[in-house]
Amino acid sequence: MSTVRDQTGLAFMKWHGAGNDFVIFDSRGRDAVTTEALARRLGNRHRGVGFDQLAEIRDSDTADVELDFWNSDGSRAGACGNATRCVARYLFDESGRDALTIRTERGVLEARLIDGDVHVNMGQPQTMWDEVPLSKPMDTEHLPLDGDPMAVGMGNPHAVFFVDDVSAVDVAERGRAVEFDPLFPQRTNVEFAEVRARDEIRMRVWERGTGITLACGSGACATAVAAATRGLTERSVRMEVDGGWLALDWRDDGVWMTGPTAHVFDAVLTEAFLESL
Ligand SMILES: N[C@@H](CCC[C@H](N)C(=O)O)C(=O)O
Repeated sequence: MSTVRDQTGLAFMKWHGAGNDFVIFDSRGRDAVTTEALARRLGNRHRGVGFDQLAEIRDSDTADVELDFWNSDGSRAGACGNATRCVARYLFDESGRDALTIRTERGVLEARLIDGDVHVNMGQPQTMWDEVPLSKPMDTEHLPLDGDPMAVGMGNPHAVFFVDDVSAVDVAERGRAVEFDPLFPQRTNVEFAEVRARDEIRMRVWERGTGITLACGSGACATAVAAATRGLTERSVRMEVDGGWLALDWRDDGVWMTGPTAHVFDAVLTEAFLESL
């Protein structure tokens, strides 16, 4: 019997940020529990719990905590902005602190609690073709695809399309096609953005490894960066996503994001479920 799979099963939390929903394991002080098989089964909304991403909190020597992310198809994600905000909220509530650091695959991110809102610095965008990554050298500001998207890395790949009417886009059909386009050796997240004003964007998203979601934090950051780079907006914008609103501010030290977080419930995976994997 492992230290985490005891007779009471495996505890987890369910959170969401603007409708982007997460299963979160707090694995501080114990071995990590997530495997690809666990993520894939748990991510199934009929045979598991259902989530857009699974996040596992771990001890860190170089930050307050470390965070690992999985998509619902069992693949790993290098970044997840909304889960990072939810975990920061959980840790702020637990500790009473108002600043902390979180190590993710792309480095140490800073989170701050300001007037009750959680702000996370998602770092500087990656704009070189091999950072995104793309399959060969090219201009990341204008990819050779219908719709003239821009590629932006936020620790994970994004392709941002600007459209006149986002409600008219078939996000599932176009998103799936772009996710698997050979331009993206690690597949990609896909955002469709309608610029409403110099400080406001409406965005819908197709997430790599998950599909349509109600929000995507790193996708919101990538969209804000693409819009500002193309001169369509200022560097500080409000963004309406299907699940609510996010605020993005691309500063000299990185892209800061804030938005809502909600702790939905706590529960325990049964031994029978864990044994069936
Ligand atoms: N929902 C996330 C992004 C999730 C990761 C993505 N599907 C990937 O594979 O890169 C967010 O809030 O950033």
